[in-house]
Amino acid sequence: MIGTRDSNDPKDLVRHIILTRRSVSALTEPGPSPEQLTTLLRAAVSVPDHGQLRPYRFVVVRGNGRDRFGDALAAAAAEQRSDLSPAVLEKVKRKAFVAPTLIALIASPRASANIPEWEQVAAASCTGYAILLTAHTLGLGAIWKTSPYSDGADLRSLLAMAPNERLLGWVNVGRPARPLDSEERPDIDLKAVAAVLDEKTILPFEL
Ligand SMILES: Cc1cc2nc3c(=O)[nH]c(=O)nc-3n(C[C@H](O)[C@H](O)[C@H](O)COP(=O)(O)O)c2cc1C
Repeated sequence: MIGTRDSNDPKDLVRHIILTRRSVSALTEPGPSPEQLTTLLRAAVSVPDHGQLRPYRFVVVRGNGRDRFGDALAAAAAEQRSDLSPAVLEKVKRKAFVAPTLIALIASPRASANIPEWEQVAAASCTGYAILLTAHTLGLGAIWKTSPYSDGADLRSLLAMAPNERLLGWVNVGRPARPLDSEERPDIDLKAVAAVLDEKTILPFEL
Protein backbone atom coordinates (compact mmCIF):
# COMPACT_ATOMS: atom_id res chain seq x y z
CA MET A 1 0.00 0.00 0.00
CA ILE A 2 1.33 3.44 -0.86
CA GLY A 3 2.59 5.38 2.13
CA THR A 4 2.51 2.47 4.57
CA ARG A 5 5.39 2.40 7.01
CA ASP A 6 7.27 -0.91 7.06
CA SER A 7 9.29 -0.31 10.21
CA ASN A 8 10.55 2.31 12.61
CA ASP A 9 13.61 2.87 10.47
CA PRO A 10 13.98 6.68 10.03
CA LYS A 11 14.48 6.10 6.30
CA ASP A 12 11.06 4.45 6.15
CA LEU A 13 9.68 7.45 7.99
CA VAL A 14 11.12 9.85 5.40
CA ARG A 15 9.59 7.78 2.60
CA HIS A 16 6.29 7.67 4.48
CA ILE A 17 6.32 11.47 4.85
CA ILE A 18 6.97 11.94 1.14
CA LEU A 19 4.26 9.50 0.09
CA THR A 20 1.59 10.76 2.46
CA ARG A 21 1.99 14.54 2.04
CA ARG A 22 -1.14 16.23 0.77
CA SER A 23 -1.92 19.84 0.08
CA VAL A 24 -4.15 21.33 2.77
CA SER A 25 -6.27 24.29 1.70
CA ALA A 26 -8.39 24.88 4.81
CA LEU A 27 -5.98 26.48 7.26
CA THR A 28 -6.45 28.37 10.52
CA GLU A 29 -4.40 30.12 13.18
CA PRO A 30 -1.86 29.69 14.54
CA GLY A 31 0.68 30.00 11.80
CA PRO A 32 4.10 28.45 12.21
CA SER A 33 6.04 29.50 15.31
CA PRO A 34 9.33 31.36 14.76
CA GLU A 35 11.18 28.05 15.26
CA GLN A 36 8.93 26.25 12.79
CA LEU A 37 9.32 29.06 10.28
CA THR A 38 13.09 28.81 10.63
CA THR A 39 12.88 25.06 10.01
CA LEU A 40 10.74 25.61 6.90
CA LEU A 41 13.21 28.14 5.51
CA ARG A 42 16.21 25.93 6.39
CA ALA A 43 14.55 23.13 4.44
CA ALA A 44 13.97 25.51 1.53
CA VAL A 45 17.64 26.45 1.34
CA SER A 46 18.72 22.81 1.36
CA VAL A 47 17.41 22.11 -2.13
CA PRO A 48 19.72 20.92 -4.92
CA ASP A 49 21.21 24.01 -6.51
CA HIS A 50 23.64 23.77 -9.45
CA GLY A 51 26.55 26.07 -8.72
CA GLN A 52 25.26 26.88 -5.21
CA LEU A 53 23.89 30.16 -6.50
CA ARG A 54 20.93 30.36 -4.12
CA PRO A 55 18.75 31.65 -6.97
CA TYR A 56 15.74 32.28 -4.74
CA ARG A 57 14.34 34.60 -2.10
CA PHE A 58 11.45 34.31 0.29
CA VAL A 59 9.14 36.89 1.77
CA VAL A 60 7.12 35.81 4.79
CA VAL A 61 3.70 37.46 4.73
CA ARG A 62 1.55 37.40 7.86
CA GLY A 63 -0.55 39.64 10.06
CA ASN A 64 -1.10 43.05 8.46
CA GLY A 65 1.42 42.20 5.77
CA ARG A 66 -1.35 40.09 4.23
CA ASP A 67 -3.40 43.22 3.66
CA ARG A 68 -0.59 44.80 1.64
CA PHE A 69 0.08 41.56 -0.22
CA GLY A 70 -3.63 41.13 -1.00
CA ASP A 71 -3.84 44.71 -2.28
CA ALA A 72 -0.82 44.13 -4.51
CA LEU A 73 -2.31 40.89 -5.87
CA ALA A 74 -5.54 42.73 -6.68
CA ALA A 75 -3.58 45.60 -8.27
CA ALA A 76 -1.72 43.06 -10.44
CA ALA A 77 -5.06 41.60 -11.55
CA ALA A 78 -6.46 45.07 -12.35
CA GLU A 79 -3.26 45.97 -14.22
CA GLN A 80 -3.54 42.91 -16.45
CA ARG A 81 -7.33 42.87 -16.82
CA SER A 82 -9.00 46.27 -16.72
CA ASP A 83 -12.38 44.54 -17.17
CA LEU A 84 -12.35 42.75 -13.81
CA SER A 85 -15.16 43.80 -11.48
CA PRO A 86 -14.54 45.06 -7.92
CA ALA A 87 -16.04 41.77 -6.67
CA VAL A 88 -13.48 39.73 -8.61
CA LEU A 89 -10.66 41.98 -7.40
CA GLU A 90 -11.86 41.50 -3.83
CA LYS A 91 -11.78 37.73 -4.40
CA VAL A 92 -8.18 38.01 -5.60
CA LYS A 93 -7.30 40.06 -2.51
CA ARG A 94 -8.87 37.40 -0.24
CA LYS A 95 -6.22 34.96 -1.42
CA ALA A 96 -3.89 36.66 1.05
CA PHE A 97 -6.15 35.88 3.99
CA VAL A 98 -6.89 32.18 3.65
CA ALA A 99 -3.93 31.21 5.83
CA PRO A 100 -2.18 32.78 8.81
CA THR A 101 1.19 32.75 7.06
CA LEU A 102 2.21 32.87 3.42
CA ILE A 103 5.73 32.32 2.21
CA ALA A 104 6.22 34.04 -1.14
CA LEU A 105 8.61 32.14 -3.38
CA ILE A 106 10.73 34.32 -5.63
CA ALA A 107 13.04 32.93 -8.31
CA SER A 108 16.09 35.14 -8.35
CA PRO A 109 18.40 33.91 -11.10
CA ARG A 110 21.99 35.17 -11.05
CA ALA A 111 22.59 36.67 -14.49
CA SER A 112 26.37 36.49 -14.19
CA ALA A 113 26.40 32.78 -13.45
CA ASN A 114 27.39 30.12 -15.91
CA ILE A 115 24.28 28.09 -15.11
CA PRO A 116 21.30 28.40 -17.48
CA GLU A 117 18.40 30.40 -16.12
CA TRP A 118 15.99 27.47 -16.39
CA GLU A 119 18.16 25.43 -14.05
CA GLN A 120 18.14 28.26 -11.56
CA VAL A 121 14.34 28.56 -11.75
CA ALA A 122 14.11 24.77 -11.33
CA ALA A 123 16.22 25.01 -8.16
CA ALA A 124 14.03 27.86 -6.89
CA SER A 125 10.92 25.75 -7.59
CA CYS A 126 12.29 22.93 -5.46
CA THR A 127 12.15 25.25 -2.44
CA GLY A 128 8.34 25.22 -2.55
CA TYR A 129 8.25 21.45 -2.35
CA ALA A 130 10.81 21.41 0.47
CA ILE A 131 8.60 23.79 2.45
CA LEU A 132 5.49 21.66 1.80
CA LEU A 133 7.19 18.45 2.88
CA THR A 134 8.71 19.98 5.97
CA ALA A 135 5.41 21.55 6.98
CA HIS A 136 3.96 18.03 6.81
CA THR A 137 6.66 16.71 9.17
CA LEU A 138 5.82 19.52 11.62
CA GLY A 139 2.10 18.67 11.62
CA LEU A 140 1.34 21.92 9.79
CA GLY A 141 -0.95 22.19 6.79
CA ALA A 142 0.41 23.79 3.64
CA ILE A 143 -0.46 24.37 0.01
CA TRP A 144 1.36 26.08 -2.86
CA LYS A 145 -0.80 28.82 -4.36
CA THR A 146 -0.55 31.05 -7.38
CA SER A 147 -2.67 33.67 -9.06
CA PRO A 148 -3.21 34.00 -12.79
CA TYR A 149 -2.21 37.64 -12.17
CA SER A 150 0.99 37.29 -10.19
CA ASP A 151 3.03 39.99 -11.84
CA GLY A 152 2.48 43.71 -11.50
CA ALA A 153 4.17 46.97 -10.57
CA ASP A 154 2.80 47.11 -7.00
CA LEU A 155 3.64 43.48 -6.34
CA ARG A 156 7.19 43.95 -7.64
CA SER A 157 7.63 47.06 -5.56
CA LEU A 158 6.14 45.46 -2.41
CA LEU A 159 8.38 42.41 -2.67
CA ALA A 160 11.38 44.50 -3.79
CA MET A 161 11.70 42.39 -6.91
CA ALA A 162 14.46 43.03 -9.44
CA PRO A 163 13.40 42.95 -13.13
CA ASN A 164 14.80 39.44 -13.64
CA GLU A 165 13.02 38.01 -10.60
CA ARG A 166 9.79 36.07 -10.87
CA LEU A 167 7.13 35.29 -8.29
CA LEU A 168 6.61 31.52 -8.33
CA GLY A 169 3.60 31.77 -6.05
CA TRP A 170 3.47 31.34 -2.31
CA VAL A 171 3.01 28.57 0.22
CA ASN A 172 0.11 28.99 2.62
CA VAL A 173 0.96 27.56 6.02
CA GLY A 174 -1.17 27.09 9.11
CA ARG A 175 -2.97 24.61 11.27
CA PRO A 176 -5.22 22.25 9.31
CA ALA A 177 -8.77 23.45 9.89
CA ARG A 178 -10.10 19.88 9.72
CA PRO A 179 -8.67 16.48 10.51
CA LEU A 180 -6.60 15.46 7.53
CA ASP A 181 -8.17 13.21 4.98
CA SER A 182 -6.58 9.81 5.39
CA GLU A 183 -7.63 8.83 1.90
CA GLU A 184 -4.94 7.10 -0.11
CA ARG A 185 -3.23 9.10 -2.82
CA PRO A 186 -4.49 7.74 -6.15
CA ASP A 187 -2.05 5.17 -7.46
CA ILE A 188 -0.71 6.63 -10.72
CA ASP A 189 0.19 4.07 -13.36
CA LEU A 190 3.95 4.56 -13.59
CA LYS A 191 3.92 3.31 -17.17
CA ALA A 192 2.11 6.54 -18.07
CA VAL A 193 4.95 8.72 -16.81
CA ALA A 194 8.12 6.60 -16.76
CA ALA A 195 10.07 4.67 -19.34
CA VAL A 196 13.27 2.67 -19.42
CA LEU A 197 15.90 3.09 -22.06
CA ASP A 198 17.80 -0.03 -23.01
CA GLU A 199 20.40 -0.54 -25.75
CA LYS A 200 17.75 -0.84 -28.49
CA THR A 201 14.61 0.99 -27.54
CA ILE A 202 12.62 2.90 -24.97
CA LEU A 203 10.13 0.78 -23.06
CA PRO A 204 7.30 1.67 -20.68
CA PHE A 205 8.40 1.24 -17.09
CA GLU A 206 7.56 -2.17 -15.66
CA LEU A 207 8.57 -3.95 -12.51
C1 LIG B 1 3.50 25.75 -9.08
C2 LIG B 1 2.25 25.33 -8.36
C3 LIG B 1 1.18 26.19 -8.31
C4 LIG B 1 0.01 25.82 -7.65
N1 LIG B 1 -1.03 26.70 -7.60
C5 LIG B 1 -2.18 26.34 -6.98
C6 LIG B 1 -3.27 27.24 -6.91
O1 LIG B 1 -3.21 28.36 -7.38
N2 LIG B 1 -4.39 26.82 -6.30
C7 LIG B 1 -4.49 25.58 -5.73
O2 LIG B 1 -5.54 25.26 -5.18
N3 LIG B 1 -3.45 24.72 -5.75
C8 LIG B 1 -2.30 25.07 -6.35
N4 LIG B 1 -1.24 24.21 -6.36
C9 LIG B 1 -1.31 22.96 -5.58
C10 LIG B 1 -1.88 21.83 -6.36
O3 LIG B 1 -3.23 22.10 -6.62
C11 LIG B 1 -1.75 20.54 -5.57
O4 LIG B 1 -0.41 20.22 -5.38
C12 LIG B 1 -2.45 19.43 -6.32
O5 LIG B 1 -3.82 19.62 -6.26
C13 LIG B 1 -2.12 18.06 -5.83
O6 LIG B 1 -2.46 17.95 -4.49
P1 LIG B 1 -1.42 17.30 -3.49
O7 LIG B 1 -0.36 18.35 -3.27
O8 LIG B 1 -2.20 16.96 -2.26
O9 LIG B 1 -0.86 16.09 -4.16
C14 LIG B 1 -0.06 24.55 -7.02
C15 LIG B 1 1.03 23.69 -7.08
C16 LIG B 1 2.18 24.06 -7.73
C17 LIG B 1 3.35 23.12 -7.77
